[in-house]
Amino acid sequence: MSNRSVNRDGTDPKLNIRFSVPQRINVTQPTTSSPLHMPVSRSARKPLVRTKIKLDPGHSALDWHSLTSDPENYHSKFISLQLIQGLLDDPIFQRDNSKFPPSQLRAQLLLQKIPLYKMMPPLRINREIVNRHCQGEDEFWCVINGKVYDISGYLKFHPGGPKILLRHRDSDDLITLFNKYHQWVNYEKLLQVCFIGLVCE
Ligand code: HEM
Repeated sequence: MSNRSVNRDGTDPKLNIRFSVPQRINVTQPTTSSPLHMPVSRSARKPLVRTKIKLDPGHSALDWHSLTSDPENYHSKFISLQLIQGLLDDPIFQRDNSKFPPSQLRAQLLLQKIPLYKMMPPLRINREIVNRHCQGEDEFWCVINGKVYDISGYLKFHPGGPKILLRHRDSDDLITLFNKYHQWVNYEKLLQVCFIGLVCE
């Protein structure tokens, strides 16, 4: 019996047979411009995180719609006569709205009770007045696309929750944030009863 040593695979070491070591193959991903590139399907992208906010009972979109559709609710739930009285007495407001004769304005707003969103041209609201009325949940005036709204009544109906709005209450104009989350929402229609006037400096 021969003592000849053999390689593990049974070959003769003296034959000096070399086996090539398999090389690691670098597979490069096809670039997006390559015809081999597989388009990423929509569902494979990082999903948008949508946090569902639980609104209090009676604060659905439908509830908001029925509340705002009833003209009887305008002064009791959205723009109080007290708020209008405060505006009419404000010297800054008077200066900015000097085009309207003050007595006519009083008659229209306090006696005929014309809603602010029906005023033509709209009232001019100084940013200083907006800031004064932007203290928190109970009084939340804001500017969206140059329009001043008192959204205190809407806060609890906001499907994204009141907190996110309150957190950004110091924004000069909420339009950028608004568009970031839901450009498709028709805020002019939704907030019609909250409209006060056009912002001015
Ligand atoms: C004041 C005017 C605003 C109105 C009328 C309004 C209205 C709405 C409506 C109708 C929705 C539901 C949208 C949907 O499900 O398709 C919504 C959701 C939401 N809103 Fe607003 N919004 C306003 C302002 C804002 C602002 C300024 C922010 C951010 C600072 C914001 C953040 C959100 C968020 C995070 C959601 C939840 C989105 C989701 O479900 O993924 N909203 N809002």
